[in-house]
Amino acid sequence: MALAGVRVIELAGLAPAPFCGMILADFGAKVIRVDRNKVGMSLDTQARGKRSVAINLKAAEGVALLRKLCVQSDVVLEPYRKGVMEKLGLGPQEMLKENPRLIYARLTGYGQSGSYATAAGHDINYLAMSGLLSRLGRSGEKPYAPLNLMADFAGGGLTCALGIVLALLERTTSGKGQIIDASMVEGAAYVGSFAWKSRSIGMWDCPRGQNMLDSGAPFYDTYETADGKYMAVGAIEPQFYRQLLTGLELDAGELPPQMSFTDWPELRRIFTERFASKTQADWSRIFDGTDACVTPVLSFDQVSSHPHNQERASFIKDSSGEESPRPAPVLSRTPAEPCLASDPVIGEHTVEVLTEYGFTSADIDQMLTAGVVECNAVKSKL
Ligand SMILES: C[C@H](CCC[C@@H](C)[C@H]1CC[C@H]2[C@@H]3[C@H](O)C[C@@H]4C[C@H](O)CC[C@]4(C)[C@H]3C[C@H](O)[C@]12C)C(=O)SCCNC(=O)CCNC(=O)[C@H](O)C(C)(C)COP(=O)(O)OP(=O)(O)OC[C@H]1O[C@@H](n2cnc3c(N)ncnc32)[C@H](O)[C@@H]1OP(=O)(O)O
Repeated sequence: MALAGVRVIELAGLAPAPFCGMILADFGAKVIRVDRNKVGMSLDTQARGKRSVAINLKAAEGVALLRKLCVQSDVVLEPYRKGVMEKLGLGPQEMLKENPRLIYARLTGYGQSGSYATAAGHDINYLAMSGLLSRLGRSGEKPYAPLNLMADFAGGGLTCALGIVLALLERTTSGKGQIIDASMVEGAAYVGSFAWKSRSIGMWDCPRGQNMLDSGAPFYDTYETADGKYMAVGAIEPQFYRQLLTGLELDAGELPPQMSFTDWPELRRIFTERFASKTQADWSRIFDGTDACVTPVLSFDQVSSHPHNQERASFIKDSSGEESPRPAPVLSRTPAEPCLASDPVIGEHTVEVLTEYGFTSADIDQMLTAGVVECNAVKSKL
C-alpha cells in the first residue's frame, strides 16, 4: 500500500482527526491511537485499521512515554486546543528537535494563530467562519449546514491528510519533517474555492438558494416521487436538459426557456408535478442509460445494492457486517486495503505496541501497575 512503513501517532479526538488517521491507515500507514485511561468505551467511529494504546498524560511518566513513541514515529496527529501539547512539553518545537524528520500535524478549528485560536468550536462554527455557510440553504430559509461534512471532514480530516502526504513526499528529498497547521476554517474555505472564485462569472449574484447550483434552478434540484422517495436532477447543459424533458415527456416548445430565471418557479412546479406521478424505480428505469443527468437519491440501505455500486464494489462490509464506503480514490498498483477486523477497544494494543517500540516487559509491567498505561482485552460480542 502507498503508505506502508509510515508510523503515525494519533492523539484521540472527536471526528476530524480520527477521519484523517483512518485515511492514513486505509492506505497502509501503521496508526496508533493514543487514548485516555479509564474510559469505558471509545466514541471513535473512524477507527478502522488503527491500534489503541491507553496512556495517562496527566502523569509525567505517561508524557515521557508518549515522547518516546513520537520520537520513533513519522507523523504525530494532534486534535487539541492550541497550547495543550505545549503544556505537556510535547509541542512541535521540542519534538522536532528530538526527531527532525517528524511531521507534526495540528488539526484545529481556527488554526494556531489569530484571536480565535484558543476558542472551542465545532464544524458549524468553522463553516460559518469560512463564508461558505452563508451560501448554503434554500431560498427564504436560514443557512443550513450539510451534516458536519464540510469543515470536520472535507476541510479538516481530508485536507490534513493531504498535508501529511505532501510533507512525507517532501521529506524524501529534504530529509526534514515539518509542522502542519490545519485550520478547518481555512480547509473548508479552500474546498469552497469554486464558490469563491466563480463569483467573477456571476455564479452567485442572486441571494442564497436562488442561483443555478444552490437549488435555485429547477434543473439542478431534487424531486419527490410517488412513493415518497426522491430523484436528483443535474441537467445543466442544453443537450442534457433536452434529455430530461424527453424523459419527463415534456415538450420544450410549451415550456419557458431553460435559462429564464424569472420562469424558474413555474418550471419547478411543472417538474414537481411530473416527478410526483411515478415511483423512484419507474423514473430510474426511464432515465437509466440516458444522459439526462437524473439519478435516484439512494438511501444508505439502497446504496450498496445499486448495480453500479455493486459492479465497482464501492461499499465494503467489516467482520461484524457493518457496511461503509470503500477508501477512495482507487490506486491501480497500490490500492488501499481497508482492515475488516473490528475497531480496537481502548488500550487493546498497549502491550503489543510498547513492545514494538522497544519497551521491555519489566518496563511495561511497571507502567501498568502504576496506572500510567492500561491494557484492555477485547470483550466477546455475544
Ligand atoms: C460536530 C463535531 C463533533 C461530533 C462528535 C460527536 C460524535 C460527539 C461529541 C460529543 C459526544 C457526546 C458526548 O460525549 C456525551 C455523550 C457521551 C456518551 O458516552 C455517548 C453519547 C454522548 C451524547 C456523545 C455522543 C457523540 O459521541 C458526541 C455527540 C465536530 O465539530 S468535532 C470538531 C471539534 N473541534 C476540534 O476538534 C478543533 C480542535 N479541538 C478543540 O478545539 C478542542 O479539543 C475541543 C474540541 C473544543 C474540545 O475542547 P476540550 O476543552 O474538551 O479539550 P482540549 O482543550 O483540546 O484539551 C484536551 C485535554 O485533554 C487532555 N488529554 C488528552 N489526552 C489525554 C490522555 N490520554 N490522558 C489524560 N489527559 C488527556 C489534555 O491534556 C487536555 O487537558 P487540559 O485541558 O488540562 O490541558
